[in-house]
Amino acid sequence: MSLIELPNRKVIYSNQNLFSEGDLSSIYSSIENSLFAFSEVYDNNKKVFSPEERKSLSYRLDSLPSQITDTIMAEVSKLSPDPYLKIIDWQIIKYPTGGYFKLHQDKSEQPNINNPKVSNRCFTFVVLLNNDFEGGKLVLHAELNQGSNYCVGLSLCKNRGDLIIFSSELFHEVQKITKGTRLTLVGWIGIN
Ligand SMILES: O=C(O)CCC(=O)C(=O)O
Ligand SMILES: [Fe+2]
Repeated sequence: MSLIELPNRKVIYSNQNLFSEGDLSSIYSSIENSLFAFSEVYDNNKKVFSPEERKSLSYRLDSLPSQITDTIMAEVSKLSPDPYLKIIDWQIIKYPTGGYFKLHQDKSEQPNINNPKVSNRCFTFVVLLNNDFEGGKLVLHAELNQGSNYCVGLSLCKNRGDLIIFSSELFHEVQKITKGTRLTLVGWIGIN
């Protein structure tokens, strides 16, 4: 378990090996019947398909197993005592070989007028669902000191079942997958 506290109340928290095989297979089985779409990005508050920015598939799940959401929220409560925080959105993301997600924020300083769910984001969580791929590092670019000193290359989500939670304003990227397919459960915690 590790907690990195950054300026402006931003945090990066990780807990390795949090999810059991049973937990992970409950997620896998929910993917089987769900629809996938080519992943989109926000450009000026509008959702657009932009393969230069992002190459992956997103699976829209209606719900998550309660053992998964309970475990995630128990971890969130270690970061913030706010009783109104909850999981407001989630998806499974699949990155085939050659897939990536370039440097971005999940919430920017400007409010997203088209999708208030985005502006309501406080934390992003990522659960790594598999290990049998190469490349595909989730890298957080943590600003340590008023824009001048960046700690680049912080890679904390490495093994199947690892959970990472970070402030949604932090810049991050998923580097190119060079072999195999990378699968993650990604979601956002906020106040609705
Ligand atoms: O797949 C990941 O590890 C992160 C995905 C991501 O950054 C996002 O969906 O905003
Ligand atoms: Fe992201």
